[in-house]
Amino acid sequence: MIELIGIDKEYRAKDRIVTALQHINLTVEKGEIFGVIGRSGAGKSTLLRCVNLLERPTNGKVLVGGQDLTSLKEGELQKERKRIGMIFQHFNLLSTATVEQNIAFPLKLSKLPKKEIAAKVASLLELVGLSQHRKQYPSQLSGGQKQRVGIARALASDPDILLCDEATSALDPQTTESILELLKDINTKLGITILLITHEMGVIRAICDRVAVMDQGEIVEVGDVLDVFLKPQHEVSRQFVSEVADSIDSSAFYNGAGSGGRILRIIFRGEQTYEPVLYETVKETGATFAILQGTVSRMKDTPYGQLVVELRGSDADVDAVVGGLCSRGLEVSVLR
Ligand SMILES: Nc1ncnc2c1ncn2[C@@H]1O[C@H](COP(=O)(O)OP(=O)(O)OP(=O)(O)O)[C@@H](O)[C@H]1O
Repeated sequence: MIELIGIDKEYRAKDRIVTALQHINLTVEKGEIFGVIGRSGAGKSTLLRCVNLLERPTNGKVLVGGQDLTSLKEGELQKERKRIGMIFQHFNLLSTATVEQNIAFPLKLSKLPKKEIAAKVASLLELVGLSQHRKQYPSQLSGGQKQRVGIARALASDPDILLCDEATSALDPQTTESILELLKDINTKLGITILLITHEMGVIRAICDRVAVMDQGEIVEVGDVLDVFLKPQHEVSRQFVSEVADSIDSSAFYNGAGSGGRILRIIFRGEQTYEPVLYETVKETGATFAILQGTVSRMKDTPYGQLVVELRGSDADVDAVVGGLCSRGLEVSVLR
């Protein structure tokens, strides 16, 4: 759906050149929710703005639905941009217009008949849960409600893609959750591909299918969210993962723990998370185990669990447990 091929972006500041993006190659599939995470200045906004060419890349191509946007003339580009909606951290609403006027704005520009505009606005208001607020002005709304207006306005031109620029960064945790739920809903109901940028791993975990981690203008890791979360490969990814409360990622922590047995980290995915797999495996041997740390959670809609256990018993029994867990499809790593 979205292909960024060999993208570099340089900004010319007064006395120097800032390289905001380099060697970016990224594909976002149709219908997925794709997250880009990185620290401030990593290049996330620039990357997002390159997708609809609000920023023109210095090098490289941007393909949307197979169409090379970088090769289009301004008029053709305007047309293609209608397929790409965008929402912003600070909502960017017209303060002198009501909720319904804000949503109708892009429709008026496209010169749709009044009746059609009214019907479309009504259905968008319902979708984002703001029908009762249609006559209010942005100053009368909460942050979450303002973002709902932003989302409705972005959806007015029936886009295939929604770009989200730190859409929940100005919101409290509860409102963030409700906006993320709304985005997930929109993705499922309307099949819209969502590309979002954030500096919060919690946002990625709540709704994304895949994630790219950015550092200093480059993508340093890409993968399924669960894979990156459970086995981050890059130091920056590890830092983001460690910020989420229930992450387990410190082998050093277990040195000196327990009674000298073998310490394993076991990863459960999907429905297996709720099965007594460990108990069933250990019971077939003479080994015993002590749980040192554990967590069960959800990544978008997928349950997963992590357990750190110390296995006690003969080498043969302990080997049998490790082999048994692996053959049942669990991921096992020996921490000590
Ligand atoms: N218009 C501009 N002119 C010059 N430099 C810029 C411009 N926009 C961004 N930059 C620089 O490009 C780099 C990447 O910025 P960008 O805003 O894309 O990062 P970001 O990851 O989105 O950060 P943040 O979360 O703080 O917005 C930074 O060094 C930034 O200072």
